Formats: sequence, structure tokens, C-alpha cells
Amino acid sequence: MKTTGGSEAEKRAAGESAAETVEDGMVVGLGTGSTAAHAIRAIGRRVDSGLDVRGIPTSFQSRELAKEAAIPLTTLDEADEVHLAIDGADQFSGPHLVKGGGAAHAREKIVDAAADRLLVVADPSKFADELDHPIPVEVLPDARTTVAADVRALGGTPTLRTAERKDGPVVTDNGNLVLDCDFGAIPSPGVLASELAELPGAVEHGLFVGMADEVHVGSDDGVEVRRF
Ligand SMILES: O=C[C@H](O)[C@H](O)[C@H](O)COP(=O)(O)O
Repeated sequence: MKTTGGSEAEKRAAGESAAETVEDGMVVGLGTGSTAAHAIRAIGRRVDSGLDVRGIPTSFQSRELAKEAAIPLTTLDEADEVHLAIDGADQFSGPHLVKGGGAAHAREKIVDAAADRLLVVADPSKFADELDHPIPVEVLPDARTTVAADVRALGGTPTLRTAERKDGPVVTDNGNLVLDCDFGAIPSPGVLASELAELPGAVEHGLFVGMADEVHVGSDDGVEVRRF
């Protein structure tokens, strides 16, 4: 699992805080990444103690973790309602997020958007007054060159994400590629989100505009919950 940003203690505090909000009978979206992993393990411990919950994983990684934690799983097809999603972020500014550092943002966005409430778990290094993190864009392999040209035309600098323990590109859980697109500061995330969503061959981008209902920020001193 990739690790970024703050300490494990900060991430664990955030994850455990969000996991405490899960109630009996809920269907919960299970996010991806090193911070969401702490929430999944904490939910698993509560399942051990009798919590009745079903999880919807957002990636191969979160499904494997949920299975290890013995969290019963379901799917968007089967569940009548997704009461809550708990997910990490690469950067947040108010309720706006950049996600996809683990290339899971397409499935994450589907599950997070389907949930009644999205709780984001983060360490303090993820906060920004204004978003400026490169935006991951998942692209169909055939569209890599054309989407890259479109991103340049929008003022961004696209970089094909390459794998660390494999030669060549990162391939997502959906069999696609990822362009990390640096736009510098993003004063109007909603405008950029709409522009990226329109690009032919772009499957999904990592801007989650206005999607967070709460951000649980873990630190050595405890957890600050920001509500939007
Ligand atoms: O694709 C990955 C996800 O969007 C993660 O939630 C995001 O990258 C944050 O991960 P972490 O908690 O490991 O920093």
C-alpha cells in the first residue's frame, strides 16, 4: 500500500474516529488508501464485537482488507441504500477533494456519490487553503495521447503514472491508465471538474467537488471534525 503525508498515528486517529460513527444496520462504502485502511480495520473490530454492517469496497485493496477484517460485503446492485462512505483524500479544501493517489478514484467516486454522507479521513498534511494537487485522470488506454493533448489545451501538464515495481504504466483496477495532470492552483474546482468530465476517453477524474460532508483530521492531539 502506498503511504503519503502524515504519520500512521494521525491516520489511525482519523480512521478510528470515522469508524465510530458507523451504526447497526448500515451499508458503508469502504474507501481506499492508507488512512481509509485504518477505518476498515476499526470497523472490522466492531464487527467482531457484534456490529451489524455491510461494506461496499471501492478497490481491490479495500475488498481484500475488508475480507481480512471479516466485514460482510455487498454491492451497489444489491444494496437499497448506502448510508455512509468513509474515504481518504490526497488533498482537501473545505468539502472539495483531490483523490486517486492510489488510482482508485473512479470506483471511489461512484460509491462516495451514492452514499447519503461522505466522511473523509485525513491527516493535517492533506489540508490546503486552495487545491493545487495534480489531478489524476483515469483514461482508456487508447485515449492516452488525445486526453493528454486535451489536458494541455486546458492549461495542465499531464504525466503518465508509472508503476514502481513493474516496468511501464500503472494499470487501474478497471484496466485503464492514469494521467496525473498538474494545473497549479485550482481557484474554481467545479469549472475544471466539468471540463475534465467532458474529455472523450477520460473515464473519471479525481476532483470530488463539494462531496465531503465531514472531514476527520487526525493529529497527535486528537481528532478535529470539520462539517460542511
Ligand atoms: O486512489 C486512492 C484514494 O483516492 C485514496 O483515498 C487517496 O489517495 C488517499 O490515500 P492515503 O490515505 O493513503 O493518503
